[in-house]
Amino acid sequence: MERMFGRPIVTQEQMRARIREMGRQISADYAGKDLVLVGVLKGAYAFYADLARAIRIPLRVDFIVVASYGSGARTSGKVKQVTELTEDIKGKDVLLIEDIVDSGLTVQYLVKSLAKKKPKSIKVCTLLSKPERRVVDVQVDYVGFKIPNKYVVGYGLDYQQKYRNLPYLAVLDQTGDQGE
Ligand SMILES: O=P(O)(O)OC[C@H]1O[C@H](OP(=O)(O)OP(=O)(O)O)[C@H](O)[C@@H]1O
Ligand code: HPA
Ligand SMILES: [Mg+2]
Repeated sequence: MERMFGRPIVTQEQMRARIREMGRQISADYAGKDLVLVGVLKGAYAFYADLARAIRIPLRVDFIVVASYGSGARTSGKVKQVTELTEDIKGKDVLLIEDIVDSGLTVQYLVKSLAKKKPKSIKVCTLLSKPERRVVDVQVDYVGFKIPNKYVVGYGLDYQQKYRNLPYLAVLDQTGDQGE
């Protein structure tokens, strides 16, 4: 396939294999439970669709829209929740599905906010984690890939709303530095 952008740091094949493994693990861990997958849009849409189909137990789907990065490559530090859940998650086993945990602020905000709805459990599953960038300590239960401190795009992740449709993960520019 002709490359649309940049050099893949995680290829389509690596994504496919890892997501299959994650699906297997989650299917085993949640067997017999009342699982609701809560996807964090927009970024998680591609991972969510692939992961949900790799999970082989009954589940419900739901989504929440948040934004904190606006048009830049750095978090504004303020998480804005744009939509509400449509499912009642009280007493259910919620798995929050993220594309990336970077500063950790989005996950921290969402776990606190969803806990108020009294689910039986809440865990966090992310395709990518950038541990070097954490500003808050959050528990992440399932991680697809740990990645270095570079701004990445593709597979759902954007820069100024573009590149989400790349079928692989690429570093944004030659240095990929996010700065401080
Ligand atoms: O750990 P953090 O520093 O909070 O960063 C991670 C969050 O930031 C991105 O969302 P963004 O606000 O860019 O919205 P988007 O999903 O529409 O791209 C990403 O999809 C995560 O939800
Ligand atoms: O590295 C990233 N790329 C795209 N969106 C993001 N949101 C947090 N970190 C990132
Ligand atoms: Mg974004």
